Amino acid sequence: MKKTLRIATRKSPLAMWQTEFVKAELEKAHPGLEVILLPMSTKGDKILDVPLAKIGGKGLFTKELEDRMMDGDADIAVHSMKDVPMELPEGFALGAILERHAPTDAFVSNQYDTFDALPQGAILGTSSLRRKAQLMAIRPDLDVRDLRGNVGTRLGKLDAGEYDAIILATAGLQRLGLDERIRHELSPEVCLPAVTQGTIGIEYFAKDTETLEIIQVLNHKETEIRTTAERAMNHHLEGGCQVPIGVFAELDGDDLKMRGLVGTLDGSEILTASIEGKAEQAQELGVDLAKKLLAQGAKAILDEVYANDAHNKG
Ligand SMILES: NCc1[nH]cc(CCC(=O)O)c1CC(=O)O
Repeated sequence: MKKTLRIATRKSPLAMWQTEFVKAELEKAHPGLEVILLPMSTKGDKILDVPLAKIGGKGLFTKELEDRMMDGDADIAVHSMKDVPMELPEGFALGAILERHAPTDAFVSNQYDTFDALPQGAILGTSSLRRKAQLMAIRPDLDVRDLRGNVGTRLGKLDAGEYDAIILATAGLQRLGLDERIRHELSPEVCLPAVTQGTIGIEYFAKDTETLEIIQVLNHKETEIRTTAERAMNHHLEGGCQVPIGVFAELDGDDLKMRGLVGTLDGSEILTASIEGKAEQAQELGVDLAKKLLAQGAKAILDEVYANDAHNKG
């Protein structure tokens, strides 16, 4: 077995937390293994003045890490699965899907205890089309404004008074020890999560079986099944992470239940569907759920989103 494993990672505090977490888990599982971190910036980290949905391109947060692996400088890359495109570049594969952390979105505000307590016309910060569509569907009066940057930057903008409240992934706040900023979690009924939100995944070269042997001990079977189901739905809808699509799969023993959602950008129309089946059909259930949404008219909604910007499929 290899004695050293090199990990390519983004260098934002959240990405570094996630990679340090993977490093610690690998060292626990393989005493004597040396794990080295190679932090770097990606296109998604560098372009901060443009709404994410407008930058577009596949692998906004993953390509530079894959390039380091291609160059032979890194063995694996650690990602938030939410940021991983539905199709990986030729030769790459996912070697381990870690146990999911909180999948929900969190309501964060210095003045208001709950989302429902926001006054008429309140300014809500989020750069996620999915969050915007769902929250405007309930509260069309809200003034939803774009909010980019890493978690710390976004909280700083809230504290500077630019927004009345912001929405962030619960998992990101918890990992950074910022639980006390969470006023409450939005239930999936209010805001269906993004595909695989809260899940960390490890990418490797599919032919590098020696590396796979090291990382696969971190794979969490239940999370892998939920990930398969959710990514199958998004893939069939041709959705990247920058589309108003929500999906949430839950596993109870062998029973898989999932819900999916597609919305217009202003929340004026929200399509939802659900499906149930067995864990071993995860892939098919995801595809069938996407078909249900397409049958309700999801294609027209998504075509319009894509037409607004030709590049936001990423
Ligand atoms: N797009 C950025 C991103 N990618 C993953 C997370 C959260 C952590 C996770 O989903 O595992 C975040 C931050 C956020 O949405 O607030």
